[in-house]
Amino acid sequence: MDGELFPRERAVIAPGAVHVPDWLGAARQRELLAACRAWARPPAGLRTVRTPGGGVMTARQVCLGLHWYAYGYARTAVDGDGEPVKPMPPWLAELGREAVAAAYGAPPEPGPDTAYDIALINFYDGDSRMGMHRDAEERSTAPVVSLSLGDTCVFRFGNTASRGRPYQDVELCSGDLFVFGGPSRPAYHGVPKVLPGTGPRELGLTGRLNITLRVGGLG
Ligand SMILES: O=C(O)CCC(=O)C(=O)O
Ligand SMILES: [Fe+2]
Repeated sequence: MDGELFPRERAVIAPGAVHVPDWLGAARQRELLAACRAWARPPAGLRTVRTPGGGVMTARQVCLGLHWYAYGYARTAVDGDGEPVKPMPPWLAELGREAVAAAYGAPPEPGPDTAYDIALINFYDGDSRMGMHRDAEERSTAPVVSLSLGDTCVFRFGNTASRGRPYQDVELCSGDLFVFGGPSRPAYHGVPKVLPGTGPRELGLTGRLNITLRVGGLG
């Protein structure tokens, strides 16, 4: 972000969990936002996610490649309009590989079932947040790639044993990359707070978007 007193630097938050500030330049952020707006439209567009316990997630979501629901993956928007999920574009899968290379200094191992084939896009407005959870519906152990656009949030990165402490709070700003793999892949994480009005004005987004890229390993 412009106007920082000190440049924010790449930080290893836990083994396999790396924060790369400002990974996406302004042009890339604009392109990604335009793509998210198109994906959010029906069919199989942005929806409110309900949990089996009767809860409602405050962040609304759209999926690509496979449709995530609480708690599994499907080929159609089973908890939405029932339409087929939109495909994962090859350029977004490639961005996932580039992100892993940027975070770890080496590209992911090639091989079967290593392509980023799922994207979950969460839109946070008002006081949307996300409780502590693990990304556990994938069968692959490939790192999760997280890209943020718009308002800054507090991203809470915890441990693999419980939702509680120890955890670290990291501010994710527009354009930031966060990758969690290896021993950190099963770590609990969440978004306790979004800071309204903190996104880059020229992006033209009210609220926050987060895109996670995942390898399903679901054949
Ligand atoms: O919004 C974020 O930064 C995290 C999103 C997340 O944890 C998820 O989609 O599973
Ligand atoms: Fe998650």
